[in-house]
Amino acid sequence: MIEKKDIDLEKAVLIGVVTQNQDEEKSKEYLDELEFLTFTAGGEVIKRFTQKMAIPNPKTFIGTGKMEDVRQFVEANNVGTVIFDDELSPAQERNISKILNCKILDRTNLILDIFAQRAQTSYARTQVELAQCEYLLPRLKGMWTHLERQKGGIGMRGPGETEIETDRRIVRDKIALLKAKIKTIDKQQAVQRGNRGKMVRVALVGYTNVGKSTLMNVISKSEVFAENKLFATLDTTVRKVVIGNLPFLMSDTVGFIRKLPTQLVESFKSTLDEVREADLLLHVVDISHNNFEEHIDSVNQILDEIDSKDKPTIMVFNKIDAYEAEPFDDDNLVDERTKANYTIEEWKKTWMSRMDGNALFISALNKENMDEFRKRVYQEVREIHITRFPYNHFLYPDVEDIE
Ligand SMILES: Nc1nc2c(ncn2[C@@H]2O[C@H](COP(=O)(O)OP(=O)(O)OP(=O)(O)O)[C@@H](O)[C@H]2O)c(=O)[nH]1
Ligand SMILES: [Mg+2]
Repeated sequence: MIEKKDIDLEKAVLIGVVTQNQDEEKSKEYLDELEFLTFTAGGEVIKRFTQKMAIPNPKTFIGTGKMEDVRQFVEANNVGTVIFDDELSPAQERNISKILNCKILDRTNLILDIFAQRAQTSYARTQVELAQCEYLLPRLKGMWTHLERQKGGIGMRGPGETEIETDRRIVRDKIALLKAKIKTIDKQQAVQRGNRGKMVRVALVGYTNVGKSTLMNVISKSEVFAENKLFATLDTTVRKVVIGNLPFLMSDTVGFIRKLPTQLVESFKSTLDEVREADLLLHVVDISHNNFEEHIDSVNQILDEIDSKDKPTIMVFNKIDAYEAEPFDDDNLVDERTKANYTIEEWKKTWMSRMDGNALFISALNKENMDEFRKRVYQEVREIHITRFPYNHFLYPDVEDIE
């Protein structure tokens, strides 16, 4: 069974660059993530190519010599796909496909593809399709610019011209259709949200694969799909949760990622309404990941894009069971201790002071510190609840008295 699976995986090669603002280590980390994305999409990375350069080559992303190495490798090893760790311009894509005889993908493409594969509901599928069309439209234009320049003049309207117009019209019509479809579903969902009354709403947000769905399952005893791949969740799930008699709504939603394609943020705007309309955000972080602080920045950036940066937020550092500090030798008088050497306690101190106490450290998998989690969330939700319904705050005791 496993063997068969291995054969099915498509052979892929990754290409990244080392630049002034992206040193070797960063480049490696980004390629690690790209490899995980590739694996999620159903591919197997058999080689990585990186090149040091001031800026990526505007024509072919990497230099001509390096590209020749890639071409030879692709040919000799029967590689199906070459994946670039950035968004390629339409011109770059065109030039590269003239050189390499295989599928060319960029980061955006790959993420869109994963979303397309994983979209379960018609709502998610419609949103992904919209993002794909939005991605395609300017590229369609790019593909034909050489013809556009010949515009005007009697007899210059060749078949190419008509073709672009037809292609563009088809894609534009499709976009209009998809938008209309999303609007209809949005209306239904707005009604549903209205029916939920004024219950306090808490949203789980965070980088992809940090454990949002796992935490949702623990806290609401529900069965949301969780797995060790990227973008396991695309649709928002909302559950009623009760802590110490106090009912509130908790939503689990799509995870974020560095350089999440803008088309996706755009078309998933309605899915993200749940976040935008939340009273409280639980920003879940995978503290066992080397890059977790950068992940936090990426998430904050996207929260900013959807106008949700200034909401009350509790940072939830998950996977403390898997956290490993790099060992530091106390007798070492040469090197400074760095963040990589921090113990969980040190991280706690750092973030507690940075978040003014709004930080929790848990393991959703092992259910560690879940009592503290429940109490802290209860406290916060109660606060919001009694501001909203001042007359019935006596129903909900102080956190010390809850079970
Ligand atoms: N070691 C450890 N693993 C965890 C913990 N919580 C979740 N995981 C694992 O992390 C992986 C991702 O979990 P999910 O709950 O699917 O993560 P998510 O944030 O919902 O991911 P997306 O929906 O893809 O954005 C799964 O393999 C979980 O079993 C934890 O506390 N410790
Ligand atoms: Mg999930």
